[in-house]
Amino acid sequence: MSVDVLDANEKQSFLTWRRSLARLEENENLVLTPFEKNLDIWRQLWRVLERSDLIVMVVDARNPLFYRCPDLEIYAQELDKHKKTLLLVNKADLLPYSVREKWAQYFRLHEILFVFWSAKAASAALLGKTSSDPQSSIQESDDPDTKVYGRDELLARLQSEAEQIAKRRRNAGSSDVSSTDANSQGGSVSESSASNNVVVGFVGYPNVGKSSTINALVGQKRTGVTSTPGKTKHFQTLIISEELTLCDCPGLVFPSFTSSRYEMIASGVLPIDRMTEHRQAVQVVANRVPRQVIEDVYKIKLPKPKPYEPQSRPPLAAELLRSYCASRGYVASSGLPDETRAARQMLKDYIDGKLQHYQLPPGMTDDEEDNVGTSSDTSDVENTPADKNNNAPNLENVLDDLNSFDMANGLTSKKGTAKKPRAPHKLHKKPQRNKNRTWRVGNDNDDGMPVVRVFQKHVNAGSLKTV
Ligand SMILES: Nc1nc2c(ncn2[C@@H]2O[C@H](COP(=O)(O)OP(=O)(O)OP(=O)(O)O)[C@@H](O)[C@H]2O)c(=O)[nH]1
Repeated sequence: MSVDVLDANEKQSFLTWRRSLARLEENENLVLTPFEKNLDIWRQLWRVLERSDLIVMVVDARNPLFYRCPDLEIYAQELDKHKKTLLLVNKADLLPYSVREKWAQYFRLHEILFVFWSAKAASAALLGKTSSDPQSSIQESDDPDTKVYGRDELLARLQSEAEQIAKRRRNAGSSDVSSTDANSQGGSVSESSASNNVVVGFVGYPNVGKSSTINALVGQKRTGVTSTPGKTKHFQTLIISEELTLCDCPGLVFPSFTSSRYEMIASGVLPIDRMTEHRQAVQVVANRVPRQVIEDVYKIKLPKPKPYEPQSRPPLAAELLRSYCASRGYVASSGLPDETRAARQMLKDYIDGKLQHYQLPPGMTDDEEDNVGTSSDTSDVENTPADKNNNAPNLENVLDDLNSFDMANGLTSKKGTAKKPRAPHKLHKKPQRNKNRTWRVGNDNDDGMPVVRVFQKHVNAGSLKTV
């Protein structure tokens, strides 16, 4: 088809797809997270998928399922049934060995092709250093499922996987119904059909480490690495050898109906600098990183849960932010704690791995729970700990503590909560506050001594009257 026809087709399909998403959202009352809406970025993804034999989906090892997009795997197979997707579980240096074992078990069980990898460790090895990070958990392991691959091992594995795909396609021959179908539908088989060169395409969410991975594999700095998501804008082709070509796609956020916006900020998918609801995003951190780890890393003391609350409840974002501000002296121009600044710093530490945390595969529990932040809970963060608390505190206690809770600032879930019955004390009409701004000075002992009543007046409205 001509360039113009292709362009028009893509625009039309994209529009139809966006409309169907909007309809789903409206009719099914689903909450759709922000996703990539720039057609040019999607085009980059389509081109990368079309030209690649093997698709490498880069995910962050700390929460691989959050970054995995099974729809993309299905789409790749619709283009060409021989294409395969390999999950490259990057940042494996941030996972303890025992957790890698658990994820390996999960991936095997679900027949997911995967490899543990650390772009950081591979880059360090290239420079002749071992990873300088004292917390790095990379241990030697001979088990191909749990070991963290080195650069040469990964290149060899990618090449062999891609070659197998190309071979299967060649064997299927040009009469292969699926390939013919794919071409006639505007899909594509990869470039390697005609040559011995295989193409491996890298896709994934922003900030998962695609560029770092490509840099480590290519052996020199070829793509910009930054902790700001969305840096890579166009795909790049990198020729490793006559047999192997790598293709790096811009990071792109897929639409999702499950993850919350705040989780996306905390996971480094949406830029921290543009966040406005900092408390909700920090609540994700507070839910995931154990209290003790936060206290140790920041050398702060968090307020203990109230006696009537579950003692194991995570800290509230407000408690965390205020303690952090107090310890660092962060004060906004309003004179209040500068929570925005504190939130940005904390989220950055969470994304960079300074605040250690990881998710476990669904249904699995941790043996090393005391050591680092762990959670198998992928619940929506808008449900704050207070919402989940079944042992509801009694009303008196709540009233006593109202000062330490900030209900107005999003700590309670706004959506879906039934309107609470009015507290009995609120049914009584409050006595009107005395508008007469006067106060008594001294003697409340009723001992017959004179009492002075002071009237507050504007400075230039005459002298104070005493009675
Ligand atoms: N600890 C650790 N950090 C890593 C690793 N790989 C990448 N990072 C960090 O993750 C951040 C994002 O890395 P990039 O390579 O820029 O991510 P990207 O996926 O290319 O991002 P976009 O350009 O937005 O698509 C950077 O701060 C890296 O230093 C790793 O293996 N371990």
